[in-house]
Amino acid sequence: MTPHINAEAGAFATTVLMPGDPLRAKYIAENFLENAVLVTDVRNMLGYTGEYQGKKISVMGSGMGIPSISIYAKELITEYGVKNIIRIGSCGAVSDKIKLMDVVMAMGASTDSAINRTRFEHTDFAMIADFNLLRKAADAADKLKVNYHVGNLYSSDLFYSSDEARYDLMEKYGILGVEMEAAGLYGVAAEYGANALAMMTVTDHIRQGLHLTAEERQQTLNEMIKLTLEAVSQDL
Ligand SMILES: O=P(O)(O)O[C@H]1O[C@H](CO)[C@@H](O)[C@H]1O
Ligand SMILES: O=c1cc[nH]c(=O)[nH]1
Repeated sequence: MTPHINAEAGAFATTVLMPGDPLRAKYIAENFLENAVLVTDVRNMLGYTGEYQGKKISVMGSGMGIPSISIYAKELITEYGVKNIIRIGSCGAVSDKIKLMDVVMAMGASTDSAINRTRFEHTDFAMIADFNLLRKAADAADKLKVNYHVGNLYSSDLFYSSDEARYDLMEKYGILGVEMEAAGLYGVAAEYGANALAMMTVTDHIRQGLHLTAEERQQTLNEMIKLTLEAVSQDL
């Protein structure tokens, strides 16, 4: 057990899906996994292990922001032998080319967080997804006919930012979406030798001021969960 996870040794599968919201982890366990059991609940950061098409899979909340996901991802990898972490979250779009309900897969993750510079001797380490996980997710999205984009995401320390010029810059550089954890997850995976992928549904359009309805949010979330489970139920 760790300061933040009270699961027994061996309680997690080698592959863990990580939504930000622990109640989303509960929703996935109850609606998509078979024989799911709660394995950790410290601070109500719920984690479950169950089966999808006969394969052992875990799902656990990460909380919001790079510091939070960094704690859970590190402990899962070093104390529970987790090899693959797939973040499934929500993001805001900054470009007109990206529409609400699209799925965005982070081939790379830019950030305003100092955490990866702190980690990598104050130089820039490129935060990238594991290619095998990314390829499997893209293949599953093709198969399920989900509309998706692959490219660079921006992991922001601030959810509330009034820096419009930064959003202009992101659009110019082809940033597909803004969220708050991917670059941290990729840094932890690189440091401790695991594989990671971050995948988001576009729930907000930051520049256009558009937001999904509760019903649309649920539909697109279900599609992303399904495609992720299809991707990770193959041999990784
Ligand atoms: O929907 P989740 O996975 O929590 O992701 C996004 O939503 C939260 C902000 O509302 C941040 O965690 C951001 O990254
Ligand atoms: O971080 C986030 C997540 C969803 N939508 C946003 O605009 N930002």
